[in-house]
Amino acid sequence: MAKKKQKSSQNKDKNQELKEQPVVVEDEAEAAAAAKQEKEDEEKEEEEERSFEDLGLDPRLIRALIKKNIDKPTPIQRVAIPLILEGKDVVARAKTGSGKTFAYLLPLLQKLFSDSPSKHNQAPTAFILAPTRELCQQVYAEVMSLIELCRVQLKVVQLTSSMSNSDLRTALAGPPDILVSTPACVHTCLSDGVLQQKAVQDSLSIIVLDEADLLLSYGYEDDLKALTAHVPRRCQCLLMSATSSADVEKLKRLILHNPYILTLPEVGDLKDDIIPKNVQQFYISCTARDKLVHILALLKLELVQKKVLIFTNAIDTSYRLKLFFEQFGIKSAVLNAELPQNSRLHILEEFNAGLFDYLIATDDSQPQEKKKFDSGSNAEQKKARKHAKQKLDAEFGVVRGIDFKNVHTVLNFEMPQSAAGYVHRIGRTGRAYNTGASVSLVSPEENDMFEDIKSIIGESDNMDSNFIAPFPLLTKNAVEGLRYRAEDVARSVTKVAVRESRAQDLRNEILNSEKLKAHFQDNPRDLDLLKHDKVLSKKDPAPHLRDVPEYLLDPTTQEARKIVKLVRAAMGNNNTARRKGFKGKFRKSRDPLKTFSAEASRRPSKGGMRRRGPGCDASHKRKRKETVD
Ligand SMILES: Nc1ncnc2c1ncn2[C@@H]1O[C@H](COP(=O)(O)OP(=O)(O)OP(=O)(O)O)[C@@H](O)[C@H]1O
Repeated sequence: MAKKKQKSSQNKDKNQELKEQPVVVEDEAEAAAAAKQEKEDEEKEEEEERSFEDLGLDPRLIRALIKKNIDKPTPIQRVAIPLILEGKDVVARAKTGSGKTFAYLLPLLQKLFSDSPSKHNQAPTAFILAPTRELCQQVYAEVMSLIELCRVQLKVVQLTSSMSNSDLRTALAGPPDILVSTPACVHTCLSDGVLQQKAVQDSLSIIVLDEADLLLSYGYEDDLKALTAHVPRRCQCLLMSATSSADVEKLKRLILHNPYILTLPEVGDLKDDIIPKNVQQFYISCTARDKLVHILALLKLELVQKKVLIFTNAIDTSYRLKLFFEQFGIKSAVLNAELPQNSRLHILEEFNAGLFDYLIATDDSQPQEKKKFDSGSNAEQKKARKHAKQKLDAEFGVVRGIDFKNVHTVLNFEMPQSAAGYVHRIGRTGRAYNTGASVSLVSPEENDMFEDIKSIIGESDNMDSNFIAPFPLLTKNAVEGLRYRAEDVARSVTKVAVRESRAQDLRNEILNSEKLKAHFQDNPRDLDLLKHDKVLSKKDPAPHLRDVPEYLLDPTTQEARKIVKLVRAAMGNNNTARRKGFKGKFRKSRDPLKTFSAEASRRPSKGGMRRRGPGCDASHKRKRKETVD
C-alpha cells in the first residue's frame, strides 16, 4: 500500500513535472524575450542620450545651438549629421517639424568652417535650393543666425528671381560660400552667365535640395535638369523631404550618386509621413453660414489655445474674417500670395515673434482662382490666367515647410481641397517639442472631402493617433448666445467692404514693402517698425462687442474656458517647460522630433531606423543598418 502510494505519488510528481515543463520552457522564452527587450531598451536609451558632441559636431556650433535652447539632437539629426560629416550623399525623409533643416545645416556649416574654400573659387561652395522664397528666406535666416552665434566669417547670399542681373552679379561677387535660392533662379543665373558654368563645376562641393518632395510639383524639373549638368561628380548631394513620392525618386536618380537613405517605416503612407502625432485633431459640423459664429465663439470665448493659424481657401474670405473679427476687438493679420514678398516675410517674422496671435492665411493652392481658368471662353481663360499670374507670386508657399513658431491651434475655416492639403496645414502646429490642436469647421458641402480626409489619414486604422474627434468644448448654448451679434456684424461686412479692405491692405503693404526693404538693409532684426495686424475696418468697433457678458456664458463654457486656461498655464512657454523637464501629456512616441523611426528594421530595438547605404536600392546586397530612437 505504501509502495502503491509512493508510486502514485511518483507518478503524480512526474505528471506534475510534465505538466510544468512547457511552463518552464515558456518562462525561459519569456525571460529571454525580456532580456532581449531590456537590452534593446538600454541600447535605445543610449542612442537617445547621444549628444551633439557625440555626433562630432564643432563646439562653436554646439554653443550656438545652446544659445538657441537646443541641447539634444533629434533622431533624424542623430543619424544624418555623422553621415553628412563623412561626406556621404544622403536622402533624408522625416515628417514635418522633425528638425531636418539643422540635420543638413549643421554638418554643412562645419564642413565650410574646416575646409576653407580655395581662393580661386569663382562660384559658391554650397547651394541650398528650396521651392519657395519664403523657405529660402527661412533657411537663410537660420544660416545667418548660426554663423553670427559661431562668430565665423562665412558669406551667405539669398538670390531671388525678382533681382536684376546687376544685383545678382553683386551678390555673387566674392564669391559667397553659401548660395540659398530656388532652382529657377539658379538656372537663370547660369543661362544668363551671371554664374559661370565652369566656375560652378570647379567650386561646388555640396548641394542641398530642401523640401525635395515639392520641388518638382513647383515646376522646377527643367531647372534642376539644367543645373545637374554642371554639378561635378565629387559634389556631395543631400535631399531632404517630408514625404516619399515618385518625385523624390525622380530627383534622387537625377542628382544623387549611391545615397544613404534615411527613411520612415511607412513611407508613401500619407498619415505617418506628415501628420505630427502630437496634434489633437477636432472638427465642428455646421452650415457654411454658421462658420462665422462658430469661429467667433472659439476665439472670443477662448476655447482654443493661442497662437492660432486660420486657413481659408480664398483671399476675400480672409479679409472678410479679418473685418468680422475687428468688430469684436480681435486683431489679426492676413497672409496671402497677393502681398509683396517683403511684407509676407515680415508678417511671418512678426507672427513668429509673437507680435500678434491670429494669422489668417490663404492656402496657396487656390481652387477658386483655378476655377476661373476652367470656365468661360478661351480668351477669358487666358486673361484670367495672365491676371492671376501677375497677381499671385508663383514662388509663394505658406502651407508647406514654413516654420511657424509656437502655433498651438490650426483652424480650418474652410476645408482644404485635398487630404494632402489637410495634413500639410495641420503640420504647421505640433512642431519641434510643442503640442498642438486643429479644429476644422466642416459644412455639409465639405462633408465628402472630410470623409476622404478621414479615410486617407487612416482614422479607422488607428484611432489613437489619427482620430478626428468632435470638438468637445463648444456648446450649442455658447454659439446661440453669440449668434445675434455675429449675424448682425456679418451683415455689415459686405462684399464692397471686403473688396475695399483688400485693396487698402495691398496699398499699405506695397508701401510697407518698400520701407521694409530699405529699413531691413540696415536693421535686419527690427520687427516693430510696421505692424501687420492694423485695423482695416472703416467703422469703429462697437464697445459692447469687445467683451462677452457673463450671462452669455453657460456653466459648461465657463468650465471649458477654465480647462483651456489651465492647459495653457501648464504648458507655459513649451520650450521653457521642456528645459525644466516638463514632459507634457503626450507620450514620447507621439512627438515628431523624438519619433523619427525608419523603415522596419531587423533591429527594431533602436526604433527601427534603417540607414541604407550606397547601392542598397538596387541590389540590397550591402544593407547597412543603423538604428536610432
Ligand atoms: N534638436 C532640436 N531640439 C529642439 N528643437 C529643434 C531641434 N532641431 C530643430 N528644432 C526646431 O524644430 C522646428 C522644426 O524644425 P525644421 O523646420 O527643421 O523641421 P522640418 O523637419 O524641416 O519640417 P518641415 O518638413 O515642415 O520643413 C524648428 O523651429 C527648429 O528650430
